Amino acid sequence: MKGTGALTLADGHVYPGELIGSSSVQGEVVFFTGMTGYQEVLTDPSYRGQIIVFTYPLIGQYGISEQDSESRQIQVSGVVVQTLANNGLRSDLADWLAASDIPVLTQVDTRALVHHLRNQGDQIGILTCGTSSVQEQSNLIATVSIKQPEVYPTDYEAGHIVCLDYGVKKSMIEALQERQMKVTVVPFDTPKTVIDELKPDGLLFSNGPGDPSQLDHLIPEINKLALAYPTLGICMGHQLIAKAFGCRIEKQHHGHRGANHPVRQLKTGRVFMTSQNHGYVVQADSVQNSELNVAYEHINDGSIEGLLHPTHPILTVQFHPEAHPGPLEAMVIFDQFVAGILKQEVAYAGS
Ligand SMILES: NC(=O)CC[C@H](N)C(=O)O
Repeated sequence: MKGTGALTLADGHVYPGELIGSSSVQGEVVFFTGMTGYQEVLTDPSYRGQIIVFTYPLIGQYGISEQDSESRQIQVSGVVVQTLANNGLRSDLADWLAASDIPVLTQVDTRALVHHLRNQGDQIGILTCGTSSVQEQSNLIATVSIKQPEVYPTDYEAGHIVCLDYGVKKSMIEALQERQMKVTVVPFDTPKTVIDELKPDGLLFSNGPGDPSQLDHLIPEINKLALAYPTLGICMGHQLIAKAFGCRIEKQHHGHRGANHPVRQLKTGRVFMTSQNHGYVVQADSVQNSELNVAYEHINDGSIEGLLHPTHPILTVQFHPEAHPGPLEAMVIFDQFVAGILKQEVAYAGS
C-alpha cells in the first residue's frame, strides 16, 4: 500500500513523504551515515524498535542477499529514505520490507531531517499513514535475545566462547568461529552457575538494543562473570561491563551510526576506522573513579571507545570490530581476544 505519509518528531517537526506500508510505528529516530550496508543495518538487533534514516540518498540499489543479514529478520520498526531504488519493475528491498510489514517513508528531504536531528538530538518519532494504533516496546533485549542456548561449532576447536546474547550480530559469532572458537550463545539472563557448567575459555558480551539500564538488575552477575573469564564486551556489552566496574552511562545527543568513525588506541596511538551503532556512551568523568582504564577514544568527539581492566583480561569496545557493514581493520580485537585465551602473541594488538 502506497500513500501520503509523514514522520512526526517529538518536538513537533513534520517530514512529509510517500508511505509504503499500512502500519503506523513509533520509535527513536536515528540516522546511519554509511553509503552501503543497508541490509546489515536493518537486521542488526541493536536497531530493534528504532526508525532508521539513511543519509545516503539512494537505498536498495544492490538488492538483498541471504548471507548479508545479521539476524533472522528485519529488526528496525520503520525506515526513512530519500529514494528507494526500483530496478525496473520491482525492488527486492521494497518487497522484503513489505513482506515484513515494515513501513518505509520515501521521498523525504533526509538532508533537512538529519540536519535537524544533529542540532536537536535523536528523539522519538512516529511514522504514520493514519491507521493502526501505536504500541511502545519495553524490554528490547528480552525481545531479541535467544530463548534457548545455541551452539555454533567450528572444524578445529581451539577453544570455547560463551556469548551472552543481548542481540548478537551473526558476524561476531562468525569472527570467533573463523578463529577456531566454538561459540555457545546463551540467553541474556543466564546465571553464572549455568555458564560455569559450559566450561568456557572466554566470554563475549554482545551488542544489543536500547538503554543498558534495562539490565541494571544483572550488573552484579555481569561483574562476577567478567572477573571469572577472559572477557570481550562489544557496544551494549561494553556499556554493561563499564557499569559493572563503576562507570556511568549517558545518552548521547545524537548517536554514532556509520562506517567511518575514527578511533585511537591510547597505548599505541594507532588509529582504526570503525563501524559504529550506538546512542549511549560511557560518561568520561566516571572512568577515573572506576576500576577500568580508557583503552580507546573517538577522534572526532573524544568519547570513550574502549576500556581495559588493569589486572584481569577484560577488554571492552564501544565500536564494532566485526564491521558488517564497514571497514574490517578493527577485526584485530578478535585476534587479540583469542590470542589472549590461547596465550599467543598477536601483531599490533598493543592491548
Ligand atoms: N550496538 C549496540 O550494542 C548499541 C548499544 C546501545 N543500545 C546503544 O545504543 O548505545
